[in-house]
Amino acid sequence: MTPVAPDAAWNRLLALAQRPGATAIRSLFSRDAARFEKFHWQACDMLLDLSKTAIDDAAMQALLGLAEATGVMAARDAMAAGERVNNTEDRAVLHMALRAPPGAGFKARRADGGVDDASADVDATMAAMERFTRAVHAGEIRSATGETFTDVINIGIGGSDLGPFMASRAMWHEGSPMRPLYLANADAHNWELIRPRLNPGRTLVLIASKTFTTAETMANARVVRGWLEQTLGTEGMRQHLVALSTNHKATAEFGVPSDRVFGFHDWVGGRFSLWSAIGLSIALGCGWDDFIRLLAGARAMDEHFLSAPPAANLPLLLALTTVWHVNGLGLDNHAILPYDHRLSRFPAHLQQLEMESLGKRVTKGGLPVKHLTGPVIFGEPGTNAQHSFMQLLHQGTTPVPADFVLIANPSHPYAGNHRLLLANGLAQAEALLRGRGEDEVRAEMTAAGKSAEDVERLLPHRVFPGDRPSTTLLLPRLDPQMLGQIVALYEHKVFCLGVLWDVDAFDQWGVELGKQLSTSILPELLPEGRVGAHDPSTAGLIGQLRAWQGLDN
Ligand SMILES: O=P(O)(O)OC[C@H]1O[C@H](O)[C@H](O)[C@@H](O)[C@@H]1O
Repeated sequence: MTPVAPDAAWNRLLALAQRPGATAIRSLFSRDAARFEKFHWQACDMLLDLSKTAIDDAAMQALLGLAEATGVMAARDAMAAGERVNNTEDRAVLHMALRAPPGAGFKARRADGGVDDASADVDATMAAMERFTRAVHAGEIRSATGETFTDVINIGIGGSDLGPFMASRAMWHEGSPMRPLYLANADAHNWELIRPRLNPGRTLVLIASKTFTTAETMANARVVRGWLEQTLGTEGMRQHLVALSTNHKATAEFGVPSDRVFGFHDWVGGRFSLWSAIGLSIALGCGWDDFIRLLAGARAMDEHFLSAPPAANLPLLLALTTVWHVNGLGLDNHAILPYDHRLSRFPAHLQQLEMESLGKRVTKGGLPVKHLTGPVIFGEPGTNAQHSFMQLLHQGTTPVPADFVLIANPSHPYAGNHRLLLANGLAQAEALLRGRGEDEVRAEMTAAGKSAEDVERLLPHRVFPGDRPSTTLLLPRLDPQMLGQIVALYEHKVFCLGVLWDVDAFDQWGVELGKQLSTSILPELLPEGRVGAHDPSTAGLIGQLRAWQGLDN
């Protein structure tokens, strides 16, 4: 293929998406009997089916042409080589180093041009985490009351909560060594829900914060530290504290003993950090060996991403499908539908991963983007989703592309339930594709004895347009290894989209303004505070809050 400029590749793609009938998926199946064969891929241990989208051979060629024109694979290699690809924060991006085998030799490029041995640091932290986890499980590290630790609470938010929470939910089972709990929300009602289930004498407290300055996490950490101190005293409380952070000065000031601090580096983004020290709650809750299996799964996907050709590279194919939907067809919502209850936090994790990474409106060079970027991500596990928002996907005005995740073999013995689950997942995707036309509805209603008048009145409501796109990810089972694979699949998908859209997928400046404004509002909510200079709406709301709190204004 002759190399083309990105603009030309974009134009070619957009022209194809505007062809008459470009959204007709059913006709693609009727025209091409081998469509499923052509548009599904098997790699690592999974099957990715893109055949229920409107991408045809020409569109796929154009999408791959765009990947080539924008240099996705070269950018991937630069990331793996430790180049500072997070350009607005001037940092390398090396979450792949976290799950590589010992001595993998990942290097991080420093600002002064030198290189740091990223793998050596990872190996040392992993060894310390393993020693700690095994010692806690063996009862060699005990609580201040001399008891074994049975519960571990992770206090963190964003990437320091969503990834570990999602993974623990997916991996934990009855035989797991400890009970992992997660406290994220600054709203102390969250703590009030968790506290009655905990005995301070048996609870290990992890404070997970890359920066160790996040207001919500520090507020919760102070509350929980106070709860420990009340029963265990100051010295006893310290024996229950662990910090997962890059900020050693702040962890010491908070009172965490230095041998209980597990670190990582600025080349680990928060939403990519579950593989780092931030994942300690997974290891403690689910066992060290399963944590290693999780990492090995992610590594398998890394190897696939680093070596598979573009036309068979699963993360790139998923990213290109999103480009087709968002940019080609203007569909900027995206549903994540895991048909496995253990993946119930997976949509929430992807929400941060994708929306914080790709919710950008300027290019890496600071110019306005020419195309739509990150779609709105939402989701719920099937079958629950079917009984809430799937109506809109089937009959709403605009199609919403959906990712179905189906698991062949469950880890429970209830075969009947599992068949019901799978039948529903398959049926939803089939219904979105095939729809139900007027003739079919008319015949069904007439056969059910409806009057001609009723048939005509209800017909429009009962028709399904069909041709609504979905992708399916089929897995043989959900174990830690498979979980690692699918999480890494989406991480690399996000990376590819960052390159395709030319945005920095690793910064998150958009969270800063709200944080700043909240610190100026905070004193206005003190009893002695006063409503400050705000827009009339904010000022009015603060005034009413103060009035309802019985505070003078
Ligand atoms: O781990 P921390 O430093 O406490 O950060 C927690 C989270 O808060 C920030 O505001 C970012 O939006 C997230 O990307 C980050 O994961």
